[in-house]
Amino acid sequence: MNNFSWQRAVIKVGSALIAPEGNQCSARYLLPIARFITASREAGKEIIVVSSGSVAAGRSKIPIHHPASIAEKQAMAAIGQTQMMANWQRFFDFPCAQVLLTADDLHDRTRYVNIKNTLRELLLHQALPIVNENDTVAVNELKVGDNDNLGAYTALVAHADTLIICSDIDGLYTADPRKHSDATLIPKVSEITPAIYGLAGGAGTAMGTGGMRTKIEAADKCTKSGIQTLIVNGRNGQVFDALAEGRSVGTLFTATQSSKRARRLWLAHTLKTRGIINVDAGAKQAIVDRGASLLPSGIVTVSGGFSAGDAVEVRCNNIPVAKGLALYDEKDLVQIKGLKSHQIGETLGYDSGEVVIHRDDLVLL
Ligand SMILES: Nc1ncnc2c1ncn2[C@@H]1O[C@H](COP(=O)(O)OP(=O)(O)O)[C@@H](O)[C@H]1O
Ligand SMILES: N[C@@H](CCC(=O)OP(=O)(O)O)C(=O)O
Repeated sequence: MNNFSWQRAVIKVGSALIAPEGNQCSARYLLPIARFITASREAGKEIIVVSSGSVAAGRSKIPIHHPASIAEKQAMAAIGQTQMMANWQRFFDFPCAQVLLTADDLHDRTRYVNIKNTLRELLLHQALPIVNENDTVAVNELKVGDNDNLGAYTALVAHADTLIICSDIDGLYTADPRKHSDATLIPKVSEITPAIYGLAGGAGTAMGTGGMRTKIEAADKCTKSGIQTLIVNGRNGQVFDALAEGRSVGTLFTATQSSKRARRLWLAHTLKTRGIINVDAGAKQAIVDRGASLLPSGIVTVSGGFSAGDAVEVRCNNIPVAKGLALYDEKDLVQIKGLKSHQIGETLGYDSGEVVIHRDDLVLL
């Protein structure tokens, strides 16, 4: 059995676990998952849940005798979403926080930054973020479409090091075991090749979306960014005992590089620089020697016409020092440069946090 260690994980729970009868929420499979979440948090780890099940949970409240239309599914999701959240909350004495996203939110730079900041703040305050697609507003073109890929995007935006996909099957098999009785479990995948995609069949039940294919897509996105991905059977409580003991079960897709390194490379080399922030010697020293975030007090000038969420070069005496993601538009930085962090809100009438570039979003050049 492989070792399995992690610090910040996204755990994706499919509809078949939330609403196993396909028409309302059930606690049947959630108790071991909830115990694992609580124990992991007590051990100092951080968890974000991506939970499916709103449509399945709301299905019985919209009685129909034909395949559900989009609007009917959206109505089911609106009813089921609150039930799904309540179903989770009863396992915890810390707050569960509802985060509803669409593909559009993840692709828009400003909204992406807002999602990132909200998740960061929720974790900081020991809340449990529970993410789902905002099914009531999103039609197909605006949707991520399945929660496996939503889990991957969430892991990326939250800088998680691990994605755990809890399904109704033990992991990736050599073929869909529901159709091929001789299929065998693949415990570890080090490289996601077309042959791996070729193993994937569709959803196993009417409730599921995407089957194995979307799980492999999610693993592909994650492992390339340094996020290991595990597919496990969420119906088997012993799985979570094993994970708590640091043992890998199911199918582990190993990361091709560490998430920190992948992110540093992405920031330094992939993102286009949209502006320049010149800082004083004190700010430079804090960033370089102490790995600190950039505060408004150290900013001398800003230029380039950048917006919040853009990559900017941090310079001192015009010499490049670092590159990072700005949390404020250039026009707002003009107003708050040189000020103390607590003055941001009163000066701008809003605040996106006390720092201008968070240390997690800074890479030294
Ligand atoms: N190669 C494969 N290995 C394992 N399961 C597979 C494979 N191909 C297709 N499947 C199907 O994928 C299903 C899990 O996906 P899905 O039904 O979407 O559930 P979930 O709600 O967990 O996302 C399994 O029940 C299985 O029938
Ligand atoms: N957003 C949908 C779930 C979509 C989805 O991917 O479902 P699943 O394949 O069960 O993880 C819902 O809450 O019903």
